[in-house]
Amino acid sequence: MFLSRFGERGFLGALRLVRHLSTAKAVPGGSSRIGQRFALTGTVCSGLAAGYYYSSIPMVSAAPSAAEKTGAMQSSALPPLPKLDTSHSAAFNAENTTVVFVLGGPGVGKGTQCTKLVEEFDFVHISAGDLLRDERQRKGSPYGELIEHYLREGKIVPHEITISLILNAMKSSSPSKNRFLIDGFPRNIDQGIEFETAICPSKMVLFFECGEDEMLKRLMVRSQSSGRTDDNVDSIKKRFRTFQDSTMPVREFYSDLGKLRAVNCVGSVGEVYERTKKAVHELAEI
Ligand SMILES: Nc1ncnc2c1ncn2[C@@H]1O[C@H](COP(=O)(O)OP(=O)(O)O)[C@@H](O)[C@H]1O
Ligand SMILES: O=c1ccn([C@@H]2O[C@H](COP(=O)(O)OP(=O)(O)O)[C@@H](O)[C@H]2O)c(=O)[nH]1
Repeated sequence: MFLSRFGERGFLGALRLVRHLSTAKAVPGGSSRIGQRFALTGTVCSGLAAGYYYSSIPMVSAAPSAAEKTGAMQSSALPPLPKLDTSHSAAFNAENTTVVFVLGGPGVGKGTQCTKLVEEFDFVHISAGDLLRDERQRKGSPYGELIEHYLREGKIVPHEITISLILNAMKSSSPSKNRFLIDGFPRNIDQGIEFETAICPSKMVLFFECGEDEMLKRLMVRSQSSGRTDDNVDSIKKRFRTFQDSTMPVREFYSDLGKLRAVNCVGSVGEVYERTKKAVHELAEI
């Protein structure tokens, strides 16, 4: 099923995951073969990650990966990307770190719900999109132009950049905080595998859902005050397409691992939050 749905690339991704996580524990209640055999929850990621993580931004190095060469920019236009630093062990230990990925279509309400979760629970909210927008604005950043281009086109920024930014944000909150909501990430399966291998396994994936018409409505309201260069109809259409093509497969991937908690986002913010809380309460640490 997995192969037919995702093709060779998805299958290879799963193989990579299995290879990296071959000592992981079984998922209680996991629904698929992958889910039953491998869970990223509760395992010591430092050993599994075979000792590497991303150096901090900004950094010099390395050519972009093949996948990124097919992105929105010509590879010749890409500045050097942050590179894997293989001299360190994984950054976070999954035994005392809770990573929850927060996904859903553009404008579904991810950020809104994360803000409410932070008010009630001891989470650090890390929005991948916000980090990218901040980096785009940062004076002297070699990635500003590149990020602006990908955001406007609704495409996925090379993961080396995004993961480096997320890692920096996590490190600046730890060790005093050890529960993270990683909002708007991973945008595709490869990013998820890369993060879980190099940084820390996730414990849960909250996946917020409502129809495109509603998301569009919410984005058009947000566009009146957000100042975001991608909150316009042209960029929104492209973002919807990227979401369907790249991020929806992430849903099934984590569903197979038994970690997905889908949340219906039709209704008021308060109603959606009640559903969100129910899902989050399943985390042992809460
Ligand atoms: N349940 C809801 N009903 C109506 N509007 C909502 C709801 N949740 C969020 N919004 C609004 O929709 C817009 C997009 O929400 P946001 O949290 O920024 O989405 P995302 O982080 O998924 O892009 C914001 O203007 C927000 O105030
Ligand atoms: O891991 C990520 C997260 C975001 N983005 C980019 O940032 C944009 C905005 O993402 P965000 O989550 O802030 O907003 P949403 O699309 O959910 O409204 C996306 O369209 C992508 O171009 C990305 O490339 N990688």
